[in-house]
Amino acid sequence: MLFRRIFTSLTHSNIQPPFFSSEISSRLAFTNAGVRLPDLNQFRLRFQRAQFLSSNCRMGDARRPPTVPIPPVATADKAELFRALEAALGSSFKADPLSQPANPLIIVISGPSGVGKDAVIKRLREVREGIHFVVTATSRAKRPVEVDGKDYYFVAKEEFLSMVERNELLEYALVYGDYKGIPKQQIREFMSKGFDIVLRVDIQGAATLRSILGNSAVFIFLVAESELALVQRLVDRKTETTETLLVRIATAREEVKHLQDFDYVVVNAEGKLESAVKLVESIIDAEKARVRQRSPVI
Ligand SMILES: Nc1ncnc2c1ncn2[C@@H]1O[C@H](COP(=O)(O)OP(=O)(O)OP(=O)(O)O)[C@@H](O)[C@H]1O
Repeated sequence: MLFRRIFTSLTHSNIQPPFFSSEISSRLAFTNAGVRLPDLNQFRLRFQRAQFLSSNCRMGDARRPPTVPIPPVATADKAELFRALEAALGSSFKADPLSQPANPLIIVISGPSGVGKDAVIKRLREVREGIHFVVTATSRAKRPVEVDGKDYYFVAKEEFLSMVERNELLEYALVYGDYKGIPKQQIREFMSKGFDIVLRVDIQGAATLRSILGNSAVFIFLVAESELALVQRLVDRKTETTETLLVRIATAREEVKHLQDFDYVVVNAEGKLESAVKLVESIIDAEKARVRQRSPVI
């Protein structure tokens, strides 16, 4: 196996050790099916006697290079074996990572009202490090369970419109009579620290973000397992009046039609929050392993 490797390496490299004669080279002809190996037995003895050039010397150099015989793999001292292999290959083995660190991601999580966006993101933050959830600014009144600066930045309508004027928001929209917008500064700050960014937006916001960020961000659409399950969840949440309930359900019916504009769909089924969060994590992991990384610029 070692011989096979070395022969293959040598035929790919510029190294021409003395024993590596035209006789051998001609036997190492390449075919479409791959490398055709020479009769190794025939050359084994010559190979074992062969002396390789060290990395900083070339054939024809007046100063003869130090020679390093390759010890048998089964019994060799590892350091000695590595030195010999490096000398044979003409350069030392590098410990540098073979892939670049992944870029920070912008992950846009969207879906109909009541599908569980907040619940999924809350759990994701508990189980995964290195994620910054961007706190959205809103002119909506705070619900009793919500915390200012954690769930949203609750601001007066006038203040929100001033932020728009100062171009401080990546996107904003009027949702059910209230403004919601994403502060740019938070994204810049945390991306520069290497954090992945999670944005929670409604479908309308996701469409706007897609037009701004294109494919530089990852778009995830969260759905319930059925419309019935979604209605059940909204009713159980006890935050809706009859009117807002009707609007949210009618809107949800329209929103599902926008599924095609997203990169991934995640089902957040009743009692299966953990599975939904795991799938979101898997998507993030897969995105981190992409050869062509997304490169968002805000
Ligand atoms: N997998 C699940 N199983 C059961 N209940 C869930 C699940 N996911 C979320 N819920 C519950 O459903 C309700 C709605 O969830 P949540 O508030 O997270 O939805 P949302 O998409 O953020 O809604 P909105 O857009 O209106 O703010 C909450 O009471 C939440 O605890």
